[in-house]
Amino acid sequence: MQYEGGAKEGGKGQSIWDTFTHQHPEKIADRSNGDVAVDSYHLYKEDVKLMKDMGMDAYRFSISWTRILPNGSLSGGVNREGVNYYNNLINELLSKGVQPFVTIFHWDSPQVLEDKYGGFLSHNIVNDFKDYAEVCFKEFGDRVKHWITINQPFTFASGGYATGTKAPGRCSPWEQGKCSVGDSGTEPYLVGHHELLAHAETVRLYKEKYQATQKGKIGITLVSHWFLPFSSSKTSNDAAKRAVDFMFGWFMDPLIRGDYPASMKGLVGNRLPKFTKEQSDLVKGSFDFIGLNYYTTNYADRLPPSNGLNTSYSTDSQANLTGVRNGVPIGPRAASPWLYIYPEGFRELLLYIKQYYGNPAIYITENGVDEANNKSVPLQEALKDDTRVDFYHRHLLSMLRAIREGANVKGYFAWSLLDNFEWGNGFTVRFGLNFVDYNDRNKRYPKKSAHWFKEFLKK
Ligand SMILES: OC[C@@H]1[C@@H](O)[C@H](O)[C@@H](O)c2nnnn21
Repeated sequence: MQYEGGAKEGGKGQSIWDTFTHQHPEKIADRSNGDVAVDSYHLYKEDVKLMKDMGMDAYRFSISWTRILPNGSLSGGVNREGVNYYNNLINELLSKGVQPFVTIFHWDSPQVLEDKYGGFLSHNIVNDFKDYAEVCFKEFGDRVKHWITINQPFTFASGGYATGTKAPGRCSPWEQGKCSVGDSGTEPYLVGHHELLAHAETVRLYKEKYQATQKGKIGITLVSHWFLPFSSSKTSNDAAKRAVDFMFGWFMDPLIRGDYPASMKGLVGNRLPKFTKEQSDLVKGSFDFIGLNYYTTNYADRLPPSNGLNTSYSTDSQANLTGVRNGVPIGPRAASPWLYIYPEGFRELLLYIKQYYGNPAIYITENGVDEANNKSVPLQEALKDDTRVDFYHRHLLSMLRAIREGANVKGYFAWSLLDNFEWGNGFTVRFGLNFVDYNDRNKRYPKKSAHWFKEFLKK
């Protein structure tokens, strides 16, 4: 969705992000969409050359569900043109010595299934997701040895169903997304539960039917901010713990312990789905590795309970999150308003995972920073991304410290190779190590950070 484009080419079916961007252009900062994105559908060979030139040995990308199954379900037929596109991309990567790390689902679910049964709001999604994943294992599993089932189930559930700022744009009317349908107090938890079940059934399938012969590894990518108490008070410290439970523990606790965090069960009550014994056993331990995305750290302070008024995932944690304390930001703010640069939080999050979740194998699947897409800045100036060079230098050092303290980190992916379609921010922000000229056929230009990484990777 963010790179590929070709939204109506090669037999691809409509995804909920195609629908969301075309039906609600007002929800995208520049009213843009992913129809072309940065045209990796046609320019992927150039992208692979850029990675190779930087000395990178792995590339994480996602497969578009509706490019493989345009009608969502297996019964709707497999789109051979879609299979061919990903075969070409995978073969190009391998021919250049770059390992493919494939994300099966990065939020662009089929519109047909949304219409048919409400997508991830329905348990029906579990079987359709598993069937889609099995097509991927069959077609690509001989060459793809690292699978990520779902990218950030947190963001899909909270953005799509609590705030309504991401597809399918459902939420309660008082939420940021001002949605016409949805319930921010119940739907995020139902969707999160179905994401976990779809993930776990897919892992079971892979392990029972494919792993012995294909010898790949399978996991899931979770995102978390780190959280510091706003003050040294117990209430602030407790709020920081609730914040990490509601963002990270929501999915990590079921994966490690087979149930939701106690703080969520206590505060959300019967709005939080319950795992049957069978579901709990299925989800617990359903991974060979955890993908972790880290970008920023917030202060957390106590938020008074909403007392049944405007019940929402957004306030259930009773934690008020901010990047600024008494007018002082926790670190320099990037272009995205939620992104404050705080490298130490990366180390603290990694050590927290080591301490509380049994030090699982972790791949850092995203870490990065953005600058504004400022059209008045000349190209040569725009390529001097010193902030990004400093960001990566400091975050890699922070990660190295955590590794030396025992964190089980196996690999690292920068977000992102290219400037791309940044969801609700459209093309107004740039996350790429390589600049994309949207006014000249999406031409790619290495930024200073790409040259920095090339030197860094030589060491
Ligand atoms: O916002 C920058 C990036 C998005 O572009 C990715 O799609 C998403 O996985 C993510 N999660 N946190 N930050 N990010």
